[in-house]
Amino acid sequence: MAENMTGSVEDKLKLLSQRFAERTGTELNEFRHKLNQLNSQQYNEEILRQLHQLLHRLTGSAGTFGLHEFSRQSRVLEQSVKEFTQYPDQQSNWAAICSQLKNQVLPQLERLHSLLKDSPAPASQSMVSAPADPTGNVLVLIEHSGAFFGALREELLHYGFTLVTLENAEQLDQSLSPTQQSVIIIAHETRATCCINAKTKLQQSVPHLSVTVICFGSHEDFSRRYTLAAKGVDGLFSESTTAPEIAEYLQRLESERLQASEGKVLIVDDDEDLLEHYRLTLSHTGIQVRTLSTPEEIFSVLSEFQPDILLLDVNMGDYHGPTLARLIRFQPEWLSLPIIYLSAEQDRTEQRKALAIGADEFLTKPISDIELRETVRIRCFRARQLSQLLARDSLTGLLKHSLIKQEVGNEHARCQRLSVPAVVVMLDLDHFKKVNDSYGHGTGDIVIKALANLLKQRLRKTDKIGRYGGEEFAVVMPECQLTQGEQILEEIRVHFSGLHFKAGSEEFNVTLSAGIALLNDYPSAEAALEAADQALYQRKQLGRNGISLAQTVDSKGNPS
Ligand SMILES: Nc1nc2c(ncn2[C@@H]2O[C@H](COP(=O)(O)OP(=O)(O)OP(=O)(O)O)[C@@H](O)[C@H]2O)c(=O)[nH]1
Repeated sequence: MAENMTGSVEDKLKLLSQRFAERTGTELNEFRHKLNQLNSQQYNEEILRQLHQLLHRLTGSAGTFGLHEFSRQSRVLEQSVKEFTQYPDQQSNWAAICSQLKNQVLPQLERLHSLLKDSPAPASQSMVSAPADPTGNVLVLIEHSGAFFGALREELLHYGFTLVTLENAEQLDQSLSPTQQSVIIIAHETRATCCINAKTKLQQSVPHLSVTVICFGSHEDFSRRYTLAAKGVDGLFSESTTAPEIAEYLQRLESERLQASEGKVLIVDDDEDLLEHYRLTLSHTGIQVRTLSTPEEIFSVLSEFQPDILLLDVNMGDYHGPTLARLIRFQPEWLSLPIIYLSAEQDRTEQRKALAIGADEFLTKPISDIELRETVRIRCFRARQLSQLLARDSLTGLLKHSLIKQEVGNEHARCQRLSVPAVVVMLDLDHFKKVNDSYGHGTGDIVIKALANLLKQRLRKTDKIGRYGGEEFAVVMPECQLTQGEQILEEIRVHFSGLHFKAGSEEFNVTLSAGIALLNDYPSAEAALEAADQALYQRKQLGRNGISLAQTVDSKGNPS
């Protein structure tokens, strides 16, 4: 459906809204016809259920397509129809129900229909323009006399930040390119108000821009710090904070900002137009979206897509969202997946009941585009933070053993499915026991962290790095041939051996050895890991400080 649409996202959303109005018009017409045909002698329980379902669905979806008054009126009518469905003895009261359906509900359905026709063409809600350069980040230093400012500027330049120095925050808007994604203003606390004013002005003119204000000052006074936080200052450093500490903080801010627009969401809803609307609205802001209009495929999509969160419609024809949530929780790997219900249900008791069955939040339809975007963005961000905390090794920040093994498995499956090359690497520090014995465990930890940082810095964002054991690391490099992998690892080996470590007055170097295997050459991820490990072992035997390629084996297990 979406593939046939051309033009901008706004045009596509408008087209979806028009399609929704047309489809709804037809559905309402059909129902008016059914009500007209009702026979007061012939009990028809099904029609009440269908009518309630239709109104419930329209209440939820109309607002998303910009038909707010229609959604409100539909909700009122839905409530009346719900009361009929709860009549104590429907069958014996059927003649009375029929008469009310014809005399009260039918005219209201007609009014609803005319509302549809009279509504102006719905516009999409405040579409944020797509980021031109999602990684762009600039630091703006507002000049201040004193040694701290000058030294900070020099140090930050070493780290490779894009730096602008201004005398005054008011000049900020003239110094930025229109595609700029993020600005971090660093100023003395005496300039806080003027920086916050500049931030407000900037965000009004460039809505997608992330602006952070960080101040430095010399005091520790609680109430003064509280005042700065109340003004909107995002961070405060004392003048004794070192440049590496500030650089680390800025890098963390940047990686959190990037993470905030990197979510993955799976949406399950039986309304295909609504799904397409959600997909367009979210993917436009950088969130990866998968949609399913029926849940039968949900487990394979969950495994393959690995979403951060799941948005689940509550009423989907034959399927019930809370039952699906319970089913998903049958599998331990999805126990902590955040599930958010999407429903027009406003009854708090019903919402609580649904939440009790394995979900985390309830979003009440109609959901505005802004609410959808913000909820999904925040939820994905929190889910990622939490899973990082669980998945990452605390010393190095790399993936833990079980997680990197899982990544090797995922990549192996992808290689087999798409016939793309990928390599797996086992990497180990040489004579590391000697480092610990000679310089102490603390210094050993610094060496392990240095290698982890070097790997993070030099490998691609798409490569997965894990701490496999104490001083052993595993890396998966997708879309990579064996020779390419060997070349990259060789550069890493050379750079690592060039690092100078200090322990008291002593300086020393450490080397590493690695074994590499092409995932495609092995029937399973385990076999490829084993082959890379064997190659590493061989390298150690041959004299360390080098890279060895794994031998490939034929179907009988013989070297080929
Ligand atoms: N500092 C520190 N040492 C660790 C950590 N985990 C494991 N180690 C040490 O790593 C060393 C590994 O020693 P071995 O397995 O003998 O290997 P090696 O000395 O590197 O020798 P080769 O691998 O053969 O070159 C042991 O001394 C472990 O105590 C850690 O988290 N921090």
